[in-house]
Amino acid sequence: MPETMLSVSSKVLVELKGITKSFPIPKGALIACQDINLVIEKGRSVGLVGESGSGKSTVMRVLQLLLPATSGEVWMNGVNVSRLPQRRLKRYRRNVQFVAQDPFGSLFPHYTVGGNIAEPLRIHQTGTKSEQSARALELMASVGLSQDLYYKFPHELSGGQQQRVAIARALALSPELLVLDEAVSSLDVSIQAQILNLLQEMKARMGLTYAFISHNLAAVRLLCEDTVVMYLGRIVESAPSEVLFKQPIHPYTKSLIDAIPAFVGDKVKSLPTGSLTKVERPSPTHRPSGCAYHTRCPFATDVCKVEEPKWTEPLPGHRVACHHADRLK
Ligand SMILES: Nc1ncnc2c1ncn2[C@@H]1O[C@H](COP(=O)(O)OP(=O)(O)OP(=O)(O)O)[C@@H](O)[C@H]1O
Repeated sequence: MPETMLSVSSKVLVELKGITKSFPIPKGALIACQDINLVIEKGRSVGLVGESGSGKSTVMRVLQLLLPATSGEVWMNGVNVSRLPQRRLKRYRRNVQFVAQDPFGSLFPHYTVGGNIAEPLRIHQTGTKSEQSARALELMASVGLSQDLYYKFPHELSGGQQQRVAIARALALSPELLVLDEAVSSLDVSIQAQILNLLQEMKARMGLTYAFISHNLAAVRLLCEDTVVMYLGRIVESAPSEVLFKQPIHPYTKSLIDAIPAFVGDKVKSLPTGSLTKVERPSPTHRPSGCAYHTRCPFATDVCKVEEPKWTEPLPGHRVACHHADRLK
């Protein structure tokens, strides 16, 4: 029975069971993520954090069935969707929608705003043409876009407006899960705040659940009920966000949280001081033995170099893989 991150209940929307994904490389295989067990409950958005290359996007691409897992299963609403033939995946694909980092790149440049938003309705043959247009207008209103923009083209919009169009399009088929991969990071800081506020407000209004990948931990804390921390392809800690940000246990999580700049007004008060800045990140092709974080961890002892840490659950729902969890909590 695999270890499962976060508590499992009847409200489970998506579950990843033991997902491993490796890519062939000239000298063997690169394991982008390994033995990922993750539960996303309805109405409990999950934030996936970790440095670049830790495997967050790979996990989410497997979740969306855009990449086949090397091993493991993806379940949604109690069905093992990784075993379904393509023709039976239509419902899953409708139900899990994606918002990318670069809104302009993700929109069709030769389609109007209305055309872009209505595109999924056309593909899934949902409603008549006029019903699709009416739905596009309704979605524009729900993401705060003025109806005057309906016939504009993406290049005529600001970055924030483009991202609102991308979000409206992702919502067209009323998905239950929205995967957001760095969905605000390419925008100006003030626009990021507006889009984050919109996402937060839509969550409450539409009962949406997000799987949110971000380097912006403050945004994860704001939007996500649960947070999962990845390091070199593995989950190292997961907990309700309120708990994780107040009482992180894994030294890696602590470093990530330390690295959030503190602001006073719009001025940075303190610069990152975490150990992450001091030691180079190992490559996933040369994964360190034992606890992979030991090469950078200020608390590492001999056992960390040779033995993989086991999962412990210091508090219900707060799980961590660290040999020294007891003394670090
Ligand atoms: N198609 C691929 N072929 C080979 N290696 C890949 C492929 N896709 C991802 N990788 C590798 O897998 C590892 C995990 O990548 P991934 O993009 O999932 O990380 P990430 O945490 O999402 O990073 P970022 O925050 O930069 O997006 C990286 O070492 C990456 O180079």
